[in-house]
Amino acid sequence: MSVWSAPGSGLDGCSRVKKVTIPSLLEKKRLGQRISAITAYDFSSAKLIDEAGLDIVLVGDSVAMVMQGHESTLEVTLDEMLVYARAVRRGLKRALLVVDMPFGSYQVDDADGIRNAVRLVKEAGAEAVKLEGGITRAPLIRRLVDAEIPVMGHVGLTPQAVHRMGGYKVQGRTLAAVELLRRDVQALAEAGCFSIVLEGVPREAAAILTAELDIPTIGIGAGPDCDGQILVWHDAMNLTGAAPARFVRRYADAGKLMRDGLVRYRAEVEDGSFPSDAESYHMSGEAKELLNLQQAVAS
Ligand SMILES: Nc1nc(=O)c2c([nH]1)NC[C@@H]1CN(c3ccc(C(=O)N[C@@H](CCC(=O)O)C(=O)O)cc3)CN21
Ligand SMILES: CC(C)C(=O)C(=O)O
Ligand SMILES: [Mg+2]
Repeated sequence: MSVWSAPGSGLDGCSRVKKVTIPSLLEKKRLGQRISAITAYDFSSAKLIDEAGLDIVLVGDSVAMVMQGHESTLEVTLDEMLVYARAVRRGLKRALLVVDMPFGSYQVDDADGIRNAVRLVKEAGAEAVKLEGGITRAPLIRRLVDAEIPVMGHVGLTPQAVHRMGGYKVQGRTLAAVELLRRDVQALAEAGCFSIVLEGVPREAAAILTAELDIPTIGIGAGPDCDGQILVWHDAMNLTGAAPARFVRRYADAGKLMRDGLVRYRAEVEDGSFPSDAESYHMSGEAKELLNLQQAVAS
């Protein structure tokens, strides 16, 4: 029995919990083992993900779209991210918690970016933060890493740049664009990122960048040659309703399960078959007898 499975040695009394850490993720890349990641925005989903043994849980700024119903990720605030991240934190024992820095929380100046990243660590228990952008973010990332805050980079299709890109468009289709991506990921690695998300880039480009980096790449719409993969929870579980992008695979049809359940619930409320007697509370036998007597007298 290893120290990790000895009763009482686990986190919060749970045995066989070997915490995912930044060094353990770097080791995975070195050993050629792939890294699994998914987004989460609440306690119950986070708990399911942790129990399923995924490596990384990201509280993504995609929360603005899938949880809040906004048209883009630009609207969610740092204070809102903190609320979601704290809920997710309570659901995790093993997975590494990464939290997205939302739009506006690191673009004003570096001091502001550091203050806001510190809040994600201190107030939500983030083990790392993620921010979008390439070489222009390198100075801030260096300062965050100096402040002991691990940083995950994010290049390619960066949703916070939706207006500059003119939509959610695949990036790096031309050789010139791949050269820019290469320059960006090298700058991020040199600045001290422990990992980089490659989003919406051709698989050939992602394969080259992944081979050139010592730190793991986590792909979304970046093909199978990244060191890991990430999906948005609502996409993977089919909770969106909308037609999925090309890179999405449905791992469950929770949307259908929920819709069917709701239709049946409504029908059973309307026809009176819910709740049953067994789903109801009862008075004590003595009280019921007295009640019957009272009713007999009254009638
Ligand atoms: N539910 C959800 N899933 C995501 O993966 C996600 C979000 N929301 N919100 C933030 C960003 C936006 N993302 C998106 C959104 C749309 C496409 C899309 O429509 N892509 C086109 C390809 C366009 C091209 O060829 O340039 C596609 O057909 O897949 C891609 C990424 C990824 N992120
Ligand atoms: C899709 C991942 C990489 C993300 O940034 C998000 O969910 O916000
Ligand atoms: Mg994001």
